[in-house]
Amino acid sequence: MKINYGEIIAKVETFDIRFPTSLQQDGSDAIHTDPDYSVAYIVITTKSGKKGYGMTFTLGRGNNIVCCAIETLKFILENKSVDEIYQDFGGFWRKLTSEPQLRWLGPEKGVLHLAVSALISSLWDLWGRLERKPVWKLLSDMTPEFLVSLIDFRYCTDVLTKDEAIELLKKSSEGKGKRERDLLDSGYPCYTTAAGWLGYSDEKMIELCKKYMNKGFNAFKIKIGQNLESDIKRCKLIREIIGYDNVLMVDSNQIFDVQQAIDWMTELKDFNILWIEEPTSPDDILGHAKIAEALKKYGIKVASGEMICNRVVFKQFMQAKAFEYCQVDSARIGGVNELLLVYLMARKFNIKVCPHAGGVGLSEMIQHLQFWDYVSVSGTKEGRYIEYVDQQHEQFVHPAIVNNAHYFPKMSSYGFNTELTDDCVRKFAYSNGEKWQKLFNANVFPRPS
Ligand SMILES: C[C@H](O)[C@@H](O)CC(=O)C(=O)O
Ligand SMILES: [Mg+2]
Repeated sequence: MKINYGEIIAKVETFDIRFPTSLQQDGSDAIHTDPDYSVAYIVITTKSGKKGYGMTFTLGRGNNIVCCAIETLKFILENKSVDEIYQDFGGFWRKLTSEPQLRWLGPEKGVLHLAVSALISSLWDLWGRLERKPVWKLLSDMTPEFLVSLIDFRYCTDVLTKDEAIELLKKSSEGKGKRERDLLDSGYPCYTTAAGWLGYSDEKMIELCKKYMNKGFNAFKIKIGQNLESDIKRCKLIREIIGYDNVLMVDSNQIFDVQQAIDWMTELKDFNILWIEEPTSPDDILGHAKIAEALKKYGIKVASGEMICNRVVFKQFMQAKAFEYCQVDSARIGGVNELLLVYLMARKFNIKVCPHAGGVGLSEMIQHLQFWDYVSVSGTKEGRYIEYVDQQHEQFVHPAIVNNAHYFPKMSSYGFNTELTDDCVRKFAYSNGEKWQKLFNANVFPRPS
């Protein structure tokens, strides 16, 4: 691929953007009971004025910490030639994740990796804009050899080598054109979590289920895990509304011990549940495997990934058959470069990727990887969905497009769909944004000291 843009990164700016979603209990689950959906938002500007936008998703108070980490890491991008970055993006990614003093805080996990993810997404957004392509198309048009050069395979070569990855991509290249046309015409299926937040009343859940059924959705996820009696009641209620032809998933957001997850799900076995998501700690690979094995007889599968911290842990989940559905998140691991490897390993292990998108900007970003996967890697949409929640899409200059329960790519949205509107930044920047000032003045939220 020809890389000759002649751009130098002049500055990297960071913004702490928060939305007061806890007021309506939007996004609430068994563990995150008052989430204020937030993004650590980055704007990179080149010396000639070209821009790239990046972000990672967090909740409220945690956002400030990620913004500080980005500020500390950004020196690696500033004054750097973008040609040098893109010519050896795999090497640059390793440099960013292996910074000799900061690495001690991870490595490749937690706050630091969230910061890496935001920085990397801004570089992909800039690249797409420079190439005048959406990122999924930029990826799909790369040769297997070039694409694989973007990935740091360290710690994963025991399951997938560069050469194997190239072979795998070559094998999948047959029919790419046809799949690309199909994607543009028919889109990519999604399910919704928007009706099932734990803090919603039964009435609200029912009303929202009906709304999303009318919009064409046939797969619904609800939150469980605080009270078994209430979970049974909600499963009954939702099945009365959606019937047994539609798909139901449940998500417990890591609340259970291993045996508790098995026992709890056994009580819900008659509701024909496709998956139990995050039944226990995201670090407990063998615990997940035990739950998966125990629930097999009820046809309940295990899904996990939104808090799996990096490619190494994904690798082990796959090796241990600890999940059937891989729910990688666009902004928790180290951005597109690391995501590519997770998708390639999933292809090798024949595991379905149904990515996490319950947050801000996660739909906008992950759709690119899922589109690329369909066109260039797995070659199928069978049994796969992208998550969809109706949250803050209006804050984006190019929001994800969802019609009739399908995501649709738009060829003219160049980059990674990560640019927020100026209006959004003005209103929701924490703590000086207009919206926050109003909430402090009305004593709805305490003014930070
Ligand atoms: C705190 C978030 O809303 C979380 O509950 C999202 C999630 O688990 C999902 O979308 O899945
Ligand atoms: Mg979840």
